[in-house]
Amino acid sequence: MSTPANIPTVSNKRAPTRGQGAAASQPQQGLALWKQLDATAQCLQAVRGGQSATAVLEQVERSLRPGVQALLFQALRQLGRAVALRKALAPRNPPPRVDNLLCTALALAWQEEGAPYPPFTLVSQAVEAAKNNPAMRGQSGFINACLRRFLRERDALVASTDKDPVAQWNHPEWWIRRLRKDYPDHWQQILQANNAHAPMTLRVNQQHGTAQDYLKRLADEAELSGVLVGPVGIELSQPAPVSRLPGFEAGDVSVQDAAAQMAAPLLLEGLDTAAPLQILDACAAPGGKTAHLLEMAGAGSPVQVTALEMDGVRARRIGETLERLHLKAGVIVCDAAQVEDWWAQANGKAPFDAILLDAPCSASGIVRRHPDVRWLRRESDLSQLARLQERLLNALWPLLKPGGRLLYCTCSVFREEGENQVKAFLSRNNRAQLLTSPGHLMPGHSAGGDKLGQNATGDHDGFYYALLQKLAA
Ligand SMILES: C[S@@+](CC[C@H](N)C(=O)[O-])C[C@H]1O[C@@H](n2cnc3c(N)ncnc32)[C@H](O)[C@@H]1O
Repeated sequence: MSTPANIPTVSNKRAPTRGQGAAASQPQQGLALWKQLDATAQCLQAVRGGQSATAVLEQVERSLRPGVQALLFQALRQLGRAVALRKALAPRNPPPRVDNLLCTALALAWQEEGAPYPPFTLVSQAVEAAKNNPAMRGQSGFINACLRRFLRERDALVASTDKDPVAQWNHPEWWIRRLRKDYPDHWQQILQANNAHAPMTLRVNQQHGTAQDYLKRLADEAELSGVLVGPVGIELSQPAPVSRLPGFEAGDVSVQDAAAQMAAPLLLEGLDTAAPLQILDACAAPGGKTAHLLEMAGAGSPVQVTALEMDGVRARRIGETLERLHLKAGVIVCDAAQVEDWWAQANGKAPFDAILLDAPCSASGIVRRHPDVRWLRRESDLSQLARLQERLLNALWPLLKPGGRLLYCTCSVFREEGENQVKAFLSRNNRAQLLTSPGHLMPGHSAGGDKLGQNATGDHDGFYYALLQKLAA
């Protein structure tokens, strides 16, 4: 495709900031920016209408997708500010198509530093997008007037929105209120961390080699660098497509956040993996933690893992994960809480030595990677999710052997899905004992300093871990 000389293309783009997306945010030569802004605005409209960014991006023309993903993620990280600015510029709600183009341009342009293109370029290209779209052509003069005023009066307009907490923190009001209540001393840091870019972290398959050796392979074979995080993790200095990772297809390495890499060691620590242990991974797709458990157990180990997953489509991803890593588990598509449906098939109704319950949750700990999550969730989702977590805990606990351990975790930072859930469980079960556990881990650096286990830099997702042991009757 040829591009007219006066239309900026992604090759004019500023250098991406640290950690910006993986392969998906690489510049796309020769693609007109207005087209990408138009597609980004359409995606933003769909996300604000309740669809996940992942699903929406799948519908974007393949050639536009990487650039649109980078722009959409940035727009979602600045959506609170953009909506406040749009209201200041146009107090009466414009049609959704126009609103979302304005919000896209404002989200990307309001901060000079960090804008993917110079603000005047974003403005002129947003106007171009309106002129080229029959659904908005008639409004292009209005869009032009709003955005030119924004360029002229930017500082005053931004200052006028500063008192609005949604504009200031780019999270919904209820989310900010919850975090303030849960973490009176740290809520601002958590919100700030949520708007940063997450690093790309690898888990080295310890069956194939050490993390130290893989770090060297990264440098020698792929010109990539990183630092060791935890016993088998490597945080890359820059994200890279998995196709660039040496031995990825052969199962030498997987992509997994540093906090998620804590699950398998926490559950297995102190267990004899040379014995024929029965382990249940109750909510398993896409299988990251299932695979880590099996990698730790080792080749030829008699440990058996049953992986349950309610969503049949997601369950297929467990199979793909295990196949690439040459690992085996019994995968069953079922509702883990409906024990009678799967227990006999899993292990003939024998009790389990260890259970991993990586429960469905708000995903409030991974908003750095999924910036749409904060705008998709409703406050009422939290109590519904907490009830689901409680149902799963209650259903699975009786299946644990006396002396066995259950690791409860969520990628949530809200206490309702972590500490409060476990406190309530302990108060109902006098045979449950809380072992030394990490508790709530915050996104970015862990509250306790820079360390997350051995060698860790602590730049991880938000997570909650509670390790429970069943006392003898
Ligand atoms: C947090 S994800 C699990 C991530 C996984 N442990 C990993 O490390 O790759 C939670 C999963 O639980 C599944 N799920 C939700 N409710 C379930 C239920 N009642 N029974 C089984 N799986 C369930 C969801 O479909 C989702 O795939």
